[in-house]
Amino acid sequence: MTNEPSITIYLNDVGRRFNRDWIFKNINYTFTSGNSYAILGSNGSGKSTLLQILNGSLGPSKGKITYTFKGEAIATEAIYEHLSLAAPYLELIEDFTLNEMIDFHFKFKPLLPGTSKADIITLLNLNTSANKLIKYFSSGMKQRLKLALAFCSDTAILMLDEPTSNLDTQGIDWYRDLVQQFAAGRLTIICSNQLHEYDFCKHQLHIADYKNQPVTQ
Ligand SMILES: Nc1ncnc2c1ncn2[C@@H]1O[C@H](COP(=O)(O)OP(=O)(O)OP(=O)(O)O)[C@@H](O)[C@H]1O
Repeated sequence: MTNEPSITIYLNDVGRRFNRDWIFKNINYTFTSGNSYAILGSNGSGKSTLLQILNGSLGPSKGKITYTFKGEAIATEAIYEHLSLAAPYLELIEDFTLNEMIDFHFKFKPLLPGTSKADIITLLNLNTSANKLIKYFSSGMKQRLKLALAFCSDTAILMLDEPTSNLDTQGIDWYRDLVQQFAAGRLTIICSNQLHEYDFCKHQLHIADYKNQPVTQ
């Protein structure tokens, strides 16, 4: 459990379109620390698009997103420092070894207090592969690594897009243990359409509820 101070994300009338197609509209929603949220919807419904808006890498076409950290407003450009993200479209550096990848990641994000690089390798059960190149990892090993890097970064926000893609049933149990161990107290946001990835999330946001809405001026 981290001692991260409180962080809040406010969506005010947020909508996003690509060309002439509105993906979602009129989202008014508040995300706060100590809670977990599932963003739900079918393939192509707009879950990743909303996550990208929430993490500041994509702007809304309409409406406003604001953040507060310890009660102070923070700029969208600064939100990245406060979040960890594991997603299929975020690539690992294939020419690094596991050791190098972990060192590289933690140049940019602080490690959870009381956690070491060795702990992460043990958590991954990859002690014999510390010097193996990432490009030789299986897709499941790569996914575990992405998750471990995100969960073990000391950030107030944890964002996971399709967290169990490429994981077998053992990997799914391992992911659920990570949630138990490392998500408490943080603001966790999970994009998913698989129940085992998000059934513990108290709050659920259905993208379908924000489609076919009139665009307010
Ligand atoms: N840069 C872009 N330009 C044009 N259309 C885009 C762009 N990014 C996403 N889209 C479209 O927006 C819609 C939502 O895509 P998004 O990836 O957010 O869905 P998703 O719910 O995360 O899907 P999945 O479950 O398959 O990952 C899709 O129709 C997609 O084609």
